[in-house]
Amino acid sequence: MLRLDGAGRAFGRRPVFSGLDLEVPPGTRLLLAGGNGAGKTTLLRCLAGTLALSTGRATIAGQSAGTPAARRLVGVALAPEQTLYGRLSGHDNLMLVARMRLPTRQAAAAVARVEDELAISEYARTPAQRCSAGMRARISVARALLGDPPVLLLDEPGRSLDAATRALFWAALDRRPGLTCVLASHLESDRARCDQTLPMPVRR
Ligand SMILES: Nc1ncnc2c1ncn2[C@@H]1O[C@H](COP(=O)(O)OP(=O)(O)OP(=O)(O)O)[C@@H](O)[C@H]1O
Repeated sequence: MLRLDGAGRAFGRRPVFSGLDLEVPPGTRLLLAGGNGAGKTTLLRCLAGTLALSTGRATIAGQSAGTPAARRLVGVALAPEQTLYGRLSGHDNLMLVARMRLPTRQAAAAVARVEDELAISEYARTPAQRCSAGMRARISVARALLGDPPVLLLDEPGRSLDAATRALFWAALDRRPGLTCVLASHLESDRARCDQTLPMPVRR
């Protein structure tokens, strides 16, 4: 479902990772592990297509990362506390993306489902800028799930979530067994939930 062929990314002359070959079969949960600055976010951004690789190729179901065809296949929660429209409520942030991904009639039902799964309903009408970091993280993760994309890219989704909400997050993923998921995390508990681990940095 996801493939990297000789993938590398440098900032200036400084390589973050290089020569990375990776195949992530459908339905796999891949954990990106490694200390601060190891390149986890950089790799996720290259897969999401918001950052270009310096060398090599990244594909999602055969489509080059970042192309419209690849983006349609991917739900993304990178910097999950920071990427909402602050003046809009959580609900409206979700509706905005649902309307882009789904026919109008299905959008409201899909939003209701993810609000329920991540227990967002209580503060769904509060402007996102007045929500706590954890509340915003819940909304961002819920947004990534909208439209049931076959691939999820998540950067430390559990960082701001309390234990009960982390359980809700994993339950939501368990309800989507065919989902391919790449997530960066420092949490040991997340490792046990994943099928594979990619230790970073990777330099070949
Ligand atoms: N826009 C940028 N310009 C220059 N260097 C960058 C940029 N973004 C990231 N880097 C560098 O790339 C390296 C990898 O950063 P990245 O954010 O991918 O690490 P990470 O593994 O996600 O770290 P953390 O666990 O702290 O979130 C770091 O050395 C960082 O300084």
